[in-house]
Amino acid sequence: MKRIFLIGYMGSGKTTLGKAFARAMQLQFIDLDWYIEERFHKTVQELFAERGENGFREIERNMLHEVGDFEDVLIAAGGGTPCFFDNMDYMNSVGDTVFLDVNPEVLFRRLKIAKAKRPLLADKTDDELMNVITSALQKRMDFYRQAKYTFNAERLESYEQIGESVKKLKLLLDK
Ligand SMILES: Nc1ncnc2c1ncn2[C@@H]1O[C@H](COP(=O)(O)OP(=O)(O)O)[C@@H](O)[C@H]1O
Ligand SMILES: O=C(O)C1=C[C@@H](OP(=O)(O)O)[C@@H](O)[C@H](O)C1
Ligand SMILES: [Mg+2]
Repeated sequence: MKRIFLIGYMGSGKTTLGKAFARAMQLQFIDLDWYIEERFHKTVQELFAERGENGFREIERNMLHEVGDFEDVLIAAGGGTPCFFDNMDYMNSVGDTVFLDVNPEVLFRRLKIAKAKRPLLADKTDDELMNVITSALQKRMDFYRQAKYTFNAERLESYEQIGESVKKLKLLLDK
């Protein structure tokens, strides 16, 4: 039985790599944000707006425990998931955890064009975005580092690169 969690900052590739990796490994793919959106019939932005970040984090923890019971799954967590409650310990206790490590410049380049659906970034200017990324990474790194594996996910910009990254991730987890 396999249960793998991908963790890492927004834009690190949890959804992109997770989807491709799950397909290659014949695992069910669950993106925690999408799971929440389906269960609540609301987008992540709507949940943040209606319940605040604290309300979202409560839901996120509850849904994490729901999907953490599933078997033969790859779960793409949200960027903040490991950093609240005992979520990181929980993921480590029920599965394998992989931290997708991506440097701030690459995150910035990705998030600049993909910030709109992310309530913590949506209204930021370029300068603010870089500051938010670097200061959040400082705070979150202690949690991300608790993952059982660390994987460099800086090469995800094309179909070919995603395929190569899938192969490398498989080698890492088979070790
Ligand atoms: N089909 C694609 N082609 C090129 N780049 C992509 C594609 N899909 C995702 N990416 C890049 O990978 C980044 C990672 O996004 P995503 O997987 O949503 O990260 P996360 O789930 O960790 O927040 C995207 O912001 C984008 O730059
Ligand atoms: O880092 C965070 O606090 C968040 C990351 C998002 O997921 P992605 O990392 O998949 O963008 C989503 O859960 C929410 O916008 C909050
Ligand atoms: Mg995602």
